[in-house]
Amino acid sequence: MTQQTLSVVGAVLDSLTWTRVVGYGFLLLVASFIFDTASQPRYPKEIPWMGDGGRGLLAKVRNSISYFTLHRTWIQEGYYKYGKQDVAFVNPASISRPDDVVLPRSQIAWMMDQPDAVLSADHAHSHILHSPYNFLGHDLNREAFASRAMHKYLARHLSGLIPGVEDEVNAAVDDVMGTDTENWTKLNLWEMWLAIVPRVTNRLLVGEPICREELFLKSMVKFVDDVIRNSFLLTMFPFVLHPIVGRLLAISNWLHWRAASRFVLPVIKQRMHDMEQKELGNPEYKDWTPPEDFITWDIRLARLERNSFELNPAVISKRILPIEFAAIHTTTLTGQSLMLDLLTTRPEDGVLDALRDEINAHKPAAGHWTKIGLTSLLRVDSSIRESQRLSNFASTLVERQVIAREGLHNPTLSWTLPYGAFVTVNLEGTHHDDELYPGGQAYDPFRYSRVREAWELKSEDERQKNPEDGTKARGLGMVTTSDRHLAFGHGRHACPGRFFVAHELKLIMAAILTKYDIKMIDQRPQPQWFGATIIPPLDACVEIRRKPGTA
Ligand code: HEM
Repeated sequence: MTQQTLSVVGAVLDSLTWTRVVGYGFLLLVASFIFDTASQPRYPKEIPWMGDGGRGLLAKVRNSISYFTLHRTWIQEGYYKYGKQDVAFVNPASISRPDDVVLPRSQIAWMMDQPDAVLSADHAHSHILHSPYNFLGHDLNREAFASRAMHKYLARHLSGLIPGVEDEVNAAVDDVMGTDTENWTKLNLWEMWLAIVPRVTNRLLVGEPICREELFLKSMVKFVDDVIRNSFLLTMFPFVLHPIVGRLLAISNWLHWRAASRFVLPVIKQRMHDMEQKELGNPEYKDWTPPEDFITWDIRLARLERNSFELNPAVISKRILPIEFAAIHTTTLTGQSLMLDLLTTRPEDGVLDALRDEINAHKPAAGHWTKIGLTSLLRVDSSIRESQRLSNFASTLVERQVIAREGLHNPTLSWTLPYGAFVTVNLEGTHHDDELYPGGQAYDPFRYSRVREAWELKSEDERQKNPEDGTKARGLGMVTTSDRHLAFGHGRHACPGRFFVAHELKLIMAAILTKYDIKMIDQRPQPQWFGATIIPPLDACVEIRRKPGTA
């Protein structure tokens, strides 16, 4: 460095005071937000706007702040003001993310028909979850490989997985809820579900014995917590600062992955070796078949596609992470809400006993539950679907982003959305619409099973006369998505885990209801809404006592 440069640097440093540093930092932040807002997609003027009607910088700032408290209100009001008139509207998002275009229900089929190269689920998920940081690498973010593996293999292997999942459910329920048949025990519902779900989910993802390793499970739950925290914090920072802030925030994600990978990496390496030997025809592997879990499916898909990047053990161990994220809190929220909805039904309606009767009637006399047995639990199925309808944990949930450079034209509504626009559905409004769901503000656990049971009771003659009743009844199972039931999304990116969740929740509820007496609750503790999602009532408790003879 020359003498002259040194003296300039010295002069700059001398002039720096804390006030100036803070001032320059603030100016940088403001400039970055202005840059962010200016580079966000501009929506056609004919699409109406919720929130502070204006579209300028100040409106954006005001809306971004109101977003945290008013998002759900805007979505509800927009549903009746625009959605029900078949008009789309813009719902403001938080500051560093483009606003959402919320489609009317009549346009959901059109939305789902759009090719991935035009309207992308992966890009929307990556943007909202800040995937390159949260899921540990831009290279992994090139495609949602783990989702593809789940779509391809989960449903077809599910029947064979039921016995293992049932064993895991029973062991987890015993461990978490206890075996005391004398005394009532108070249990925190959120903690209870959070102690059961990760273990059962990981029976499917990584198999035993890792699914029972405390440290592994803790790392995965903390990892998911970090993704949620980071995604929330990053929306408050301008996009241009994400490469710095995102990397700093994700340090803890890396640490949790490292702790978990000590358990899964040896298993992944061994599985790759075994699968290779089997394929090479090694006679020692004649009778060996790989366990059907996520690890096998991920390796199998990578081998099938000769994808050397995906066949790196470290990459495979990171591919588990987005699935843990997709599975753990979603199922825990659903389980907690389900129990709160069930336990606040009127005791005189005898809902819990009706569920117990159904479970006992279909329970296998010996051995494990089967797919057919679980599918016959129409009332349990209905009580879950109804809870997902009423007690939704997010107000939109299904997000897509326009990635066609020329934008996306809607011929019915006659507008074109620009590249980068976000498109979503009105889950909140649809699920609570009295015209679609009479008495839609109340929990009616057997809303769907009444229709399905009535169909099952019909004679062959009656069925042939009214085949449309059969189509309607078949569309009311908890895994069936539609433009009026969006809890698992809809279309080709609808949740591939829902087939597993249906079995998992039924097995958990069967274990809880048949083994425990549970005290009803007078009033349902309500969640708090924060932006587009809820904060569940984390302190809600129940009192339970083990039934004699079930320990
Ligand atoms: C009650 C629990 C669950 C709920 C409510 C839920 C809900 C959802 C929703 C709303 C989507 C977005 C769908 C869309 O954009 O159309 C989704 C995607 C996904 N879910 Fe689930 N999910 C649950 C459990 C699970 C489980 C247990 C797994 C895996 C074992 C899983 C794996 C996935 C994957 C991989 C995707 C991405 C699919 C894609 O982009 O193609 N989910 N889920």
